Amino acid sequence: MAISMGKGSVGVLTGVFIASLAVVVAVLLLRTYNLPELKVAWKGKGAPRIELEEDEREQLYEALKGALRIPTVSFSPSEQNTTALEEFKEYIKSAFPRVFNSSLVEYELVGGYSHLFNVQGSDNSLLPYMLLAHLDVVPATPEGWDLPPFSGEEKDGYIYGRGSLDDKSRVIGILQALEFLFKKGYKPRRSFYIGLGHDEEISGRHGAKEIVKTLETRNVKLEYLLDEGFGVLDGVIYGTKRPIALIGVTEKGAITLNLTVNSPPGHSSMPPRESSIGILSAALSRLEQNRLPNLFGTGPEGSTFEQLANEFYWPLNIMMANLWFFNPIISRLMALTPSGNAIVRTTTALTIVNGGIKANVIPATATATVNFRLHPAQTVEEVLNMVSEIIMDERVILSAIKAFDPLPISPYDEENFGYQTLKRTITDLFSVPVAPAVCTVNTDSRHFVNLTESVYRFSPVVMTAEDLGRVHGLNERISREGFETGIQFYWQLIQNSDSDTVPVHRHSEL
Ligand SMILES: CCCCCCCC/C=C\CCCCCCCC(=O)N[C@@H](Cc1ccc(O)cc1)C(=O)O
Ligand SMILES: [Zn+2]
Ligand SMILES: [Zn+2]
Repeated sequence: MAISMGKGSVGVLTGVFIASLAVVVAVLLLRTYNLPELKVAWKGKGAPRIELEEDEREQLYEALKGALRIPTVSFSPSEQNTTALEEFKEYIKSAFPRVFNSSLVEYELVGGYSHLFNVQGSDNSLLPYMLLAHLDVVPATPEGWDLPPFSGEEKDGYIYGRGSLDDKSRVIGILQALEFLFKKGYKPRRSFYIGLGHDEEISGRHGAKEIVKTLETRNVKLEYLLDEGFGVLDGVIYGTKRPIALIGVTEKGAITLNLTVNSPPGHSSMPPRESSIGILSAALSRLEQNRLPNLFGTGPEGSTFEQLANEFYWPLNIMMANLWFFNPIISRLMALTPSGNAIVRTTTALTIVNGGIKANVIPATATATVNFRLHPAQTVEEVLNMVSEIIMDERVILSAIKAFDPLPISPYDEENFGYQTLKRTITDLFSVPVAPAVCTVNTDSRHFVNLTESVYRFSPVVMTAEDLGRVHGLNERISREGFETGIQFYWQLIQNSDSDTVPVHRHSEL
C-alpha cells in the first residue's frame, strides 16, 4: 500500500516535529538550570585554621622528610623491608611525643608493624570515627628521578620521595595535626581511631585486616572511616571549569585471574599446529579486543556527573545534567581515555605472561595473569561468566587467585554525618565543589565494611593529571604548601567531627 501525503499533512507533521523538539530542548534546559547548586557555604563556622609559628612549620616538613628517608618498601606479598618497618616505629615515637605520651591516647602495635591509636573523647554517647593511612610504599630506584627517592630532599618548594603522595604524607599529616592539637591543649569530644597499616601495597592482609580483627573483638562500630583517595582534581576531569573534590563512596571490585594452557612438549623443528603459547595468546587477544560492557550510569558514577553538571563548560553542562538523554554519547566519549574507560566499565588488564624455556623447545605450559577491576554494577560471578564466554576455549584453564565484589556504596545523602562533615571540611579549606565518586583503585578501607557503612576515600591535596602520574611513578613529590594544607585539613576535620549534628549547608556565592 502506497502512502501518499498532501501538502497539509506535511505541514502538520513539521509542526509536530518542531513542537516535540521544543519540548525536548525546554526539558533539557529546565533540568540543567534546576540542578542543585553546588556552590555551598556552611551555616556556622567550622574549626578555625591552625596558626603556625615558623619553627612549627619547619618541624612539619622535617617530620615528613624523615619519614621519606625510611625505605618501608613492600616488594611482593612475601617480601617487605622489615628493618625499615622497625625503624619507622621508633621514628614516629620520637617525632610525635605528645601523641605517644598523651593520657588520652591508647596505642598498640598490630600485626607486628601496623599502628593503632585510640584517642579518647569526653562524650561516650558519640560513635567514634577512624582515620586510616598506610606507611608502606612501592619500590623505587633512583633512575629517572630528579632527586633520589629515599633522600627526602627538596627542590623548588617540593619535597621529593617515594611515599610523598602515597601515603606517608597522610601518615605524617594525621599524626602532626594531632600533635599540634595536643600542643594547643585540645581534648576531643568524640573518640577516634588512627590506623596506620604496614602492607597496603600488598593488600593489607597483616596490617589493615588485623586492625579490623582487633576492633571487631572489642565490638567497635564506627560513625565513619576515611582513607586515601583521589583528592581535589585540577584539570583532570575533561571539560570542567575549576578543581573538583571527589569523595570515593565505593571502590571497584577486582579479580586476578590466572590462565594456563598445557600441551605436549617437543622439538621446535616439528611444531604442532597449535602450541600452548599460541592458544594462550589467542585467548588473551580475545580478552583485550572484546572489552566488557560499557555500564556508565548504572553505578554511582552517574551521580558524580549529574551533581557536577554545572561545573562543566557548555555544551557538556547540558549533557551531564541530562544523562537520561545523552548517556549514549557521554558513555562513548568517556571510554576514549584510559581514566574515563576505568569509570564506565569493568577493565581488563593483561599483566603477566610466561611460557617457554628454550628457543628450540615447544613448552609444555604457558601461563598468564589478567587483572580485572569491576564496575560497581557487576559481580565477580558475572564477570567470570562473561570472561569464559569471550575466551570460549576449554583448553584454557581459568583460576581466580584473588576476587572480590565492588565495595558497598556508602551513604552520601544530606543526613549522613561522615559524608557531610568531610564535605564541609573540604569546602571550608579548598573552596571547591564536592561530589561522590567511584574509586577505581583499591585501598585498605575495603577491609572495614563490617565496622561502618560510611567508608570514604579522600586525600586532602590538589592533584593535577601530572601529579597523578607520579603516584607509584617517577619523581613522586608534594609541595610544601600542599602538605601544610593537608595538615590543616586533618586539624579541622578532627575538630569538626566533635559535633553531634550533621552540618547544615545553605546555597550562596562562594
Ligand atoms: C597532609 C596530607 C597530605 C595528603 C597528600 C596525599 C596525596 C595523595 C594523592 C593521591 C593519592 C592517590 C591514591 C592512590 C591510591 C592507590 C591505591 C592502590 O594503588 N592500590 C593498589 C593496591 C591494593 C591495595 C589494597 C587492596 O586491598 C588491594 C590492592 C591497587 O592495585 O588498587
Ligand atoms: Zn596508597
Ligand atoms: Zn600505592
